[in-house]
Parts: sequence; structure tokens; C-alpha cells
Amino acid sequence: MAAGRQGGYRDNEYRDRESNFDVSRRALTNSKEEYDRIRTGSRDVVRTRNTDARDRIRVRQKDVREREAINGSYRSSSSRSDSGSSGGGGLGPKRCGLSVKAMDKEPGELSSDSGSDDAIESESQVKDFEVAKVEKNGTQSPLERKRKFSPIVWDQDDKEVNNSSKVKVATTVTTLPPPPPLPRAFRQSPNAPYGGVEIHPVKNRETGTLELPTAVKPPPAEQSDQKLGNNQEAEQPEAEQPEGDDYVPTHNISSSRWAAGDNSPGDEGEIIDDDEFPKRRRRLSPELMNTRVRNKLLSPEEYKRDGYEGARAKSSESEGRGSHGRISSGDDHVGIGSDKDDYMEIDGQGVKSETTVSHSDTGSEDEDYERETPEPPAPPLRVVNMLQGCRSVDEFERLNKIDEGTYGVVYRAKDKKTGEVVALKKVKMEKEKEGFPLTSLREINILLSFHHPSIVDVKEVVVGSNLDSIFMVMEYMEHDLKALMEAMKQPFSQSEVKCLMLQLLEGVKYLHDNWVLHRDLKTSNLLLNNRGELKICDFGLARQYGSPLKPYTHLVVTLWYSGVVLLYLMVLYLFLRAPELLLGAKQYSTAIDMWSLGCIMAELLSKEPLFNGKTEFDQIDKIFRTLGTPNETIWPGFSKLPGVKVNFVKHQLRTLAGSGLAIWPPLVNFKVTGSPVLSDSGFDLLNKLLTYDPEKRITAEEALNHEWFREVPLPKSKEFMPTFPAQHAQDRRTRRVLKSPDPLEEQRRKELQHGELGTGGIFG
Ligand SMILES: Nc1ncnc2c1ncn2[C@@H]1O[C@H](COP(=O)(O)OP(=O)(O)OP(=O)(O)O)[C@@H](O)[C@H]1O
Repeated sequence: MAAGRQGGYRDNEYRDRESNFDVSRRALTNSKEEYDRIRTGSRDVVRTRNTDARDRIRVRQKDVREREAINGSYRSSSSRSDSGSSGGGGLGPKRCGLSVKAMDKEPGELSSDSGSDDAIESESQVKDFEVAKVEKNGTQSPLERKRKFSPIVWDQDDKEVNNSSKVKVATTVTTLPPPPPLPRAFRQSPNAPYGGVEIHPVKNRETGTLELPTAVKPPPAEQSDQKLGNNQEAEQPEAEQPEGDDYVPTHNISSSRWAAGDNSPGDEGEIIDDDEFPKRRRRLSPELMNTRVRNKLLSPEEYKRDGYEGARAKSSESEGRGSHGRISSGDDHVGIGSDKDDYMEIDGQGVKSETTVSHSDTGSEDEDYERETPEPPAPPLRVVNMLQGCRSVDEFERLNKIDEGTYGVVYRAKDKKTGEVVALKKVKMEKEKEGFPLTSLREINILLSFHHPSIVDVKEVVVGSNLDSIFMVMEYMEHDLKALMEAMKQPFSQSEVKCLMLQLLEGVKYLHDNWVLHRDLKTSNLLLNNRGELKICDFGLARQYGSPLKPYTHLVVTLWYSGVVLLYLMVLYLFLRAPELLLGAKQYSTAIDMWSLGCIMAELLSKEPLFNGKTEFDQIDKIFRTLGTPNETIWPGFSKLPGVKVNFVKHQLRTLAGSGLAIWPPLVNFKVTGSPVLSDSGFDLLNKLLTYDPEKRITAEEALNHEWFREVPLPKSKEFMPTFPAQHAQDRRTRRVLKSPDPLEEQRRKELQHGELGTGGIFG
């Protein structure tokens, strides 16, 4: 049976890939460093490999190929030899009772000799590495602590939101609804999203370029700590508004307004003194601002002590003192060139006012925390001059349209100066009567602020020739996983899925650690380049959690579009929407992204969407049919969800793998053909991701440490992931439409054709 299996699907798959795609097999090692590199995305570790290891692997690959030629199966030969010896055949049987036969070793796994001592060594190395990581960090960093749920997600009604007035925002001094603690990494950086300080660059007299004022360049760690510890109210002269012509007030979106929890009018870094905003402003030094902001945030210790209720209590207390923190713009637009140009109301995320005007307490717990907590590496500073100083899109040559999403059209383009190929995402403005769409602002903010190997990098923002359009310049990624899977004949193998899932989980963990929910994770928002790197894109729906959420935010699709297009978009997102959203929960948190990850994992393994409902009801029905209908016992609070008023058929509860058998047809099929798509441990992870009760659903951090990633087949090295030819000639959306007979897709295609006629300028 094993031979049949190994000679079947996997072999075909591999041969298929080899014939269709240029499968890149670069050097790989079986060391813990490789595992680390996958986990961290660090390329540095790779460089440390020694030549011996490369040679050894080349020899092994050659050996394996020779065996493949003999046995007619690349993978079977290796796994057969693996399973036969070495006391239990490696990690699988030892760790989770999986037979080695079932758990093939795949080319490109991090361990090149599964079932051998190497594999065991590799496992222990991974363990050692984990231990070392903890030891190195000493006590577990708050960032590493589980944060399954937002400690501060309010069920806030619109009335309350709307009662907040702008005038109050400008004048009232109050305590915040407690925003999340600043991630340490961001505290030191004046441009940090949670620092909430917008730095106004100063023109360099010599070069004429805009630079950060000296005072806001990050001080050495100790110095910085001292300053923060002193918490001086005195303003830093260096950071005062520069005098004379050299002061250039720019809108610098590199520091995140919303992520700073910063909603008050006026530029960040300014205090609003009185009602006459914006006439009288006092500028604070970034350090001071940071300190003030920080002191009003709950430290992780406070969270530990007070927990969710404590946080809420603090929140209510502060509201009692004159709450205005919950600001709602009432719409999702910021008018450019209007009054709103001076300040942006970020819907429901009214945090700025309190942070900017609050007065600090020296020696807060937070500062203690700073001193005690090991410091994760700070993100690199990035200065992007928005609107003033932005380059023109004319400096790019348009190559082709890649795709068009809800909020933007994405082009492949070439920087005329450097020749670098980039992706340009044009913010859709044509239907915006009320200004700049907030979704785009959020996306720009997050992507400029966040830096992680698993998050697509936005290099800069450029403007259209008439200054009426804005483009994000992103690193170009050859594929999105949705389009790629449509082109692939076979799904990704387990070890490839592990490689992709590890990168995805790292990215999601980073977001969650930094209090951001993506809310729109789906395969078309996961980009893959030909270096095997996965990156999350499309942060249009992302938002900070721990800030008040509007009750309607579970309807995440935009209402800017109507009719069929709206339906189409809803369907897309429905696939991966967590049940609590579908059932109208008003409070949700990181768990919604984890559900999406479960759907993505299943889709990567099978090439089919797990739950492909056409409407919300259909979607929830599909989930219930597959996993059973939840009840109060397994999901306390379930019966109180607004959507549960509907009488759902009661299906028996079960997991995706009941007694070792997959209940979802694509997984069953693979079982039938003798090639299990997923081990028991894999099913365990999948079931934990698809747990109904959001409180019990696995977190990104827990998932990263799941057994599945440590058993054979081990995650494939990024460098050993197959490469696929980029299909530039056609845009991805058209390709999708051509493949699908779906009437909605057909309609969308017509819209596409229609839309393309009316474009003006090389970038539309
Ligand atoms: N940096 C990039 N490199 C290559 N392709 C990209 C890049 N960013 C986005 N794309 C492509 O463009 C598509 C749409 O991008 P994106 O999801 O950011 O737009 P959107 O309007 O927010 O979409 P949605 O309708 O999903 O909300 C993606 O699915 C992907 O195929």
C-alpha cells in the first residue's frame, strides 16, 4: 500500500511539478538553524551553513535520485529506507504514534534524513532551540504571552459613539478606554505605530532632503530608558517646532495614527490646549509624547493583575470622568483638503485624545516592565513623506495589471530609476465622494509601520500626476496563493503546507502581538514569491483590537459597491469567516483570524475551499453540516449570539478527523487513495484552529509550537519550495474568471471589461 501511495499521488505530483515548473532545489540543511530560519524568516542563518552540510545534502539528493531511478519513486525510496530502521523510524512514530509509512519524508524537508538519527537530532535541536529561546529571553516576554482574546473589546452602541463630539476630543482631559500596552519594540521608536508620535521631518539645509529631527532619532537603549524613566515634562528643545523656512509640516503616515490609538484632532505630537483648535497648539517632544502615551496604557502586569474586567473597569472609570474616547467618524472617509485634512477621525478607535492630553505618572508599572523586559529588536525607522515629497507615479513604468480588488487596482511596474520591479496598488478613489477611503489609510498606515518577513513590504507612497490618486509601492510578489493553486495540478504537499503555514503563523502572531486583527485572511491575500517566501497583504480591513469596535463591524464588506459586485465580494470573504462573525457576535478578537487560518490550511492541503457558502446562512449551514451544530456546552455564550435566533438543524458534533478518518471529502479522497493528506497530528491542529468557541481556539503562538510542525515530513525549507512561472501576461483576476463558470464571476468579468475601457493615464 505504501508503495502504491508513494508511487501514486505524491510521485505524480512531484513529477508534475518538475515538468511544469522549474522546481528549484537549492541547498538545504537539516539543522535547527533551518527550522529557525523558517520560523523567523531570517536569511542570515542560512549564510552560516557550512560547505560540509551542503555537500552532504548534495550527496544525499544524488543518492535519493539514484534510488528513485531504481524504485520509480523519489519519495518512496527515501521514506522506505527511513521507516525501516533507526529505532522507530524517526519522529513520527516516536512522537505521535504515526507510522513512518504514513508520514513520508518529502524532498526539501528541514531534516534530510527523517527516520534517522539526524531527524532525532534535528528534533532535539529544535527543542533545544526553543529552550534556548526561552532561556535567552529570561521570563517570557509579554509579547510572547498568549493573547487569545482582546482584553478590551467593547460592545459599543452607535449612540454612545455618536455622542462623542469633536469639541470634547479637543478639550477634555481624561483617561482612555485602556488601549493595549505598547509593544516594547515600538516604544523606543519615535515613528512607532503605538508611540503615536508623528514626527515632522526637517529639511536638511545641505542636501535639501527631509530628515528626522536629531532629537527624535532613536537614542541608545540606556539613554532612552533613562529619559523614559525620568518622565520629564519639560519639552525637549530639539523637538520643538523648527523655526523658519526649514520646517516642513508634512503628513507623515509612517507613524501610525490609528495604531497609536490616536484620534484627537491636530497633528500627532501636539497637545490641544483649548477649544480653539487648531489655533493654539503646543508641540511635545516625541520622547515626552511617548512617555505620556505609555503611562496611560495598561502594562502587561496590569493586564495580568486586573485582567479583562480590570481593564473594562478602568475604562468605565475613565468614561465616568468625561468620556469621549470613543469617536466615530460616522463614515469611513477622510476628506483631503477639507477640515478633516488636519485631523483624521478613525472610526471607533478613539484613543488619541486621551493619550495626548494625559499626564504621566513617573515610575509607572509600565516603566518597571520596560526595565525588566528583554527587548525585542526594534523595527527599522522609516521616513516616508506623505503627500509632500512623495514621488510621482510617472517615475514608474507600467508593465501590466496584476489584479483588481475591492479597494485598489494592483499593477506590476518598474522603477525607471532603479529598474526594480514593484507592485503598485492604486487606491480606488473614483467612487469616493467623501474623500480618502479609511480602509486605504489603515492599510497604508499598517504596512508602512509594520515590518516582518511575512508581511508585504510597502516601500513608499507615490502620487498620480494630478495628485488625485495615491499608490502604494510594494515589493513585487510573483503569485497569490489563490491564483497559484488554480494553476497547480496537485495541491501542495504536507511539508510545503507546513512551510507556508509556519510563515503565515509567524506573520499573524506578529500582527496579534501588535494588537492588529487582519480580518480578511484568505488565499488571495497571501502572496508567494519565487524564493518560497509567503507574505500577507491587503490590510484594508485590518484594525487595532483592544479599541472599541462598532457593533456593525462584523459586516466587513464595504457598502460602496452595490448589487452583484457586493455579493461577489461577500462570497469571497464568507468562505473564511469565523462562525462568531457569521452569527453576529459583536465582540471578537484574534480568534477570527485563527479560524481563517484553519480554512486556509485545509485549502492548501486540498486545493479546495473548506466551506464555500454562497450566503451567510449557507456558509454557517455548511460549517454546521461538517463540524456539527454547536451548543452552550461546547461554546458557552453561543445561544446568545444574535444569529442563533435562526433555528439551525442540529447536526451531530464532530471534528474534521473522527477516529482517524477525515470527514471532509477532499481529505477522505486522499485517504481512499492511500495517501493521507494529513496526519493525526495535522488533523489535531486543524481541529484546534476550527474550534467553535473562540476562547478555546488555538492562538498563533500555540499553533507555531504544535506537534505537526515537528513530525515528519518536516516543513520544507523555503529555498526548496517549488518555484512557478509568474504569469504576467494575464491579470490574475481575469485568469480566475476564465477558469470559473460561476455566474457571479461572469458578471465580474463584464464589469472588468467595462471598467478597463474607461481608464485614463497609464495607471488608469
Ligand atoms: N505586492 C504585491 N505583489 C504582487 N501582487 C500583489 C501584491 N499585492 C497585491 N497583489 C495582487 O493583487 C490582488 C489584490 O490586492 P489586495 O488584496 O491588496 O487588493 P484589495 O482591493 O484590498 O483586494 P480585496 O478585494 O481582496 O479586498 C491580490 O490578491 C494579489 O493577487
